[in-house]
Amino acid sequence: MARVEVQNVSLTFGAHKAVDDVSIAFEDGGFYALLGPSGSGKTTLLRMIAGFEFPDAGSIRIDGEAVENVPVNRRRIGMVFQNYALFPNMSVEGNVAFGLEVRGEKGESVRRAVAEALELVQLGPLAKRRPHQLSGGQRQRVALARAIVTKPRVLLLDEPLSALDKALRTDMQVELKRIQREVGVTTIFVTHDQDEALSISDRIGILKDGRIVQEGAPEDIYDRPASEFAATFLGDANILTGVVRDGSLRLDGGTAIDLPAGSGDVPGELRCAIRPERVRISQSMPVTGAAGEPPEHMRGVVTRRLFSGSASTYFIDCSGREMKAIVQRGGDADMAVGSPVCVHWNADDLIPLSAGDGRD
Ligand SMILES: Nc1ncnc2c1ncn2[C@@H]1O[C@H](COP(=O)(O)OP(=O)(O)OP(=O)(O)O)[C@@H](O)[C@H]1O
Repeated sequence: MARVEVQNVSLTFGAHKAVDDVSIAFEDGGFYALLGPSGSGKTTLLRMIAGFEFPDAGSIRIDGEAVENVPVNRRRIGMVFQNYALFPNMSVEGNVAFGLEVRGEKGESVRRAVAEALELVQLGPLAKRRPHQLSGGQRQRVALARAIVTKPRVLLLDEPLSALDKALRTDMQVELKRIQREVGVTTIFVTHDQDEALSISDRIGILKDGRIVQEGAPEDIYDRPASEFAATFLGDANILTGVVRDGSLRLDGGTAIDLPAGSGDVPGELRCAIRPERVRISQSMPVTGAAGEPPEHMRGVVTRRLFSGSASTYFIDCSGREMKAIVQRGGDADMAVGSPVCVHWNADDLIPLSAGDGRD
């Protein structure tokens, strides 16, 4: 187990800055997700921590030791790749033993370590099989066992679940978390799947264009995204842009909406996010803001409804502005497409965003 500290790290390929002045600390024993769209630099950052790439600038420290010029095999890191990279002609136990054998270990200690690792990933009975005789989920477990058998200080996972179908992927997320807890190894997990990042990690670093734009606990980033990018990349969001005047937000078209306490103090342009599950809809009410009713903010017409089992997402056209509302099943009466509706929310659920990408 170890603390990994990345400080002002950059790497340029040709004219393209793949990783741009990234600083982030991965605490001992934590489970971190690096989340970002394709090409945002996640894999490059992971490969620099592993030692497959070397930064142009900045430092990488593992437990205080500067490793940016230390080769892969001396960093004591375990890595699982997207395609698992198993040796097809070796058995499951042969694959898992490989990392120990290249270090010169042999005999009983290797057999014991391999058996323990296979037990941890629940593959003991399949030890003699070859990779082609395994399912995708089982191959993924072999790759994991192979990475942890060497007792690495840090475990690096590059989209390890992306080849699995949805049901298996969800099972493996739970498994991966269990195994990481049991081993207690500092883990850095690359994904572009926001649900995976939210469900699996203790902390998330969001990357965009080679830069970390926000880092924090999943709940904190979800509840308080700093930028429109973070708000829409991690979860879904309605974005409202307007001008702050007299303590409220004036949207284009003149609608004035209340702001959370403290955020209407500075006049000027402001962008806010509101999560669709915080937006409520109801049949048109003749009286706006009548006693006992939640404050009405907009009126609109339902244009689409997406049913997803436990909830429905409504798309509402509010005078040219599209608002999304997620309504749990069994709650209010269904609204048909074409229905006029009132759209409302609590002012405290509006999230003011920073003007830039949230990095500053
Ligand atoms: N060896 C390389 N040579 C040149 N350009 C590279 C190299 N490796 C990565 N890049 C470029 O650097 C940028 C970041 O790539 P990287 O693979 O780190 O992104 P990513 O966020 O992991 O994307 P994905 O989710 O698609 O794997 C991309 O624009 C990519 O084309």
